[in-house]
Amino acid sequence: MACGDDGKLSLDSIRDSLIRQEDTIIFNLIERIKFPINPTLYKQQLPPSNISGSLFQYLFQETEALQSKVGRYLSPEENPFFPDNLSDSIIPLTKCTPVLHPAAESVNVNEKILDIYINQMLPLFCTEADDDANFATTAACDIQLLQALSRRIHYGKFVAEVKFRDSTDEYKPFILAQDRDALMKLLTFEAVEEMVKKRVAKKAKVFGQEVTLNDSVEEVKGKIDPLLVSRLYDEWVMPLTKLVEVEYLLRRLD
Ligand SMILES: O=C(O)C(=O)C[C@]1(C(=O)O)C=C[C@@H](O)C=C1
Repeated sequence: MACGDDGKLSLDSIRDSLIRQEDTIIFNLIERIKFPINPTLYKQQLPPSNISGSLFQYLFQETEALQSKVGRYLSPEENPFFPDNLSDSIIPLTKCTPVLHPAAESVNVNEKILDIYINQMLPLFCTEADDDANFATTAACDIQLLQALSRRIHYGKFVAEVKFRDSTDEYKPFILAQDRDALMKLLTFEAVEEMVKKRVAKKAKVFGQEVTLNDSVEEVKGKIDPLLVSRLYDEWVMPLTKLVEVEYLLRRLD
């Protein structure tokens, strides 16, 4: 959502953005799985290193701190993984009417995303579990991918806002009653979810195919398993997006 796009806010335009973000996530996944898991990256550092936490945490925190100086977290689309570690932006905040309710700032599920990423996603997608010692490059891929996943999942705030504006009378009683289950039911579109799962599997097949100049070459295994990408969306991306939507709506009338 660019600054000043409030007037263009519609479920179709938000869904178009989610579709475009699928490309970013799948390309970043393909990049990350070139490397093995590299477990050393995520282990707590032992002395003599003077880093607290893991190498990955150190790189990610420093990256966020640097990016915050040039205004990354002034954007309502961006949610930090380490909010306590940020610096003030040297770029002034652009004055535009906020699209989201101010309570949006308190919705952040990045801790969950990070936990799922390290403990469930990496073992599922990376074929090799060992170290190849490419720690800095691997972490750079992790950070890009996690930021893309986080942006997509927290886009749930915009989805929820547009649904609330379009159907305020339907949402309001459930918000007043703080009824999570009813809100979840109201914002769920199963047919849309089925389309998303099919589309991301198709994109994974197309983006992951080997491109050769020899037309007679038999089809080779792609760089990424389309079924795993569909599963990623089914088990984590869409459920977390819906969690963000519910959390945002529960606070929408504060
Ligand atoms: O498109 C929507 O209506 C959304 O809320 C987004 C989304 C998704 O994460 O892709 C989540 C919930 C719906 O059931 C369908 C799709």
